[in-house]
Formats: sequence, C-alpha cells, structure tokens
Amino acid sequence: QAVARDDSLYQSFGGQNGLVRLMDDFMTRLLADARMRPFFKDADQAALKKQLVLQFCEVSGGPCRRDGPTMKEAHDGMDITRGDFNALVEVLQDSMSAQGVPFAAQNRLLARLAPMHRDIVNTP
Ligand code: HEM
Repeated sequence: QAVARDDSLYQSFGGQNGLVRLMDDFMTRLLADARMRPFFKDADQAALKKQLVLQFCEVSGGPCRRDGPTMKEAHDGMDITRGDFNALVEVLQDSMSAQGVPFAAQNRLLARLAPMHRDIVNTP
C-alpha cells in the first residue's frame, strides 16, 4: 500500500531542478566566501553537489535517499567549529534567498538541518 508523504517542502524548493540550481549557486558562494573557501576548494565539487541535492531532497520530504557516510564520518577529517557551521548556514541562507526559496520554507529546512551540528561540529 502506498504511503502518502508530505513533499510540500520539497515542492517549495522547486523539486529536483530547483535543488540542482540551489546547489550550483551554493557551491559558487562557498568558494567565494573567505571563511568557507579553505574547506571546499579541494573537494570534488561535482560529487559534493550531487550528494547535497540528494540529501536536501530527502530531508525536504522528496523522493530521494542519500546513502554514503554518516554526517559524523563525512566531516571527521576536518576541524569544524560552531562558527564555521554558522557561517555555512549564513551562506546557505543567502543562496536560498537568491534562488527565491520562500522564507518560511528556508526556515523549515534549516530546522531539519540544525540538529546535525552535533555530528558536524567537532572542534571547540
Ligand atoms: C547542516 C550542515 C551541513 C550539511 C547538511 C552537510 C552535508 C554534507 C554532505 C551530504 C556531504 C557529502 C558526504 C559524502 O557523501 O561524502 C558533505 C561533505 C563535506 N562537507 Fe558538509 N555539511 C554541513 C556542514 C559543513 C560544514 C560546516 C563544513 C565546513 C565548514 C562542511 C564541509 C564539507 C566538506 C569540505 C565536504 C567534502 C569532503 C570531501 O569529500 O572532500 N560541511 N557535507
């Protein structure tokens, strides 16, 4: 029996095409931000964007499942502070606004991402 899922948040992000555009914009902004560039400049950016599209699709209630390392595993090799985490969220907010994601939808998504700081922030 099919289970109805609430994908209204996913739809607010413009579905798959919207998420691909968002991550293109987000990666450009991360690389242009002096605080974030050191973390992302040597990453496989295409692969990372793909994982982020999958993750945001899943987290927003869309029809995707990200597999791969846990958030803790994925960020273990980097020294990430609470300040770094907040800076990334700030860049993400700029990106969502630039892509026309409604403010309420931005906040619904951020509320689902925020608890991940426990697994990602690993440096005082
Ligand atoms: C809510 C916040 C965050 C989310 C949802 C998130 C999500 C992800 C995901 C899904 C991946 C890909 C994992 C994989 O499949 O290998 C990833 C990798 C990565 N993340 Fe995060 N992340 C967050 C915060 C941060 C922060 C604060 C930093 C650094 C300031 C960071 C730096 C990176 C880097 C550099 C990679 C790529 C590592 C590599 O493969 O070279 N992330 N992140």
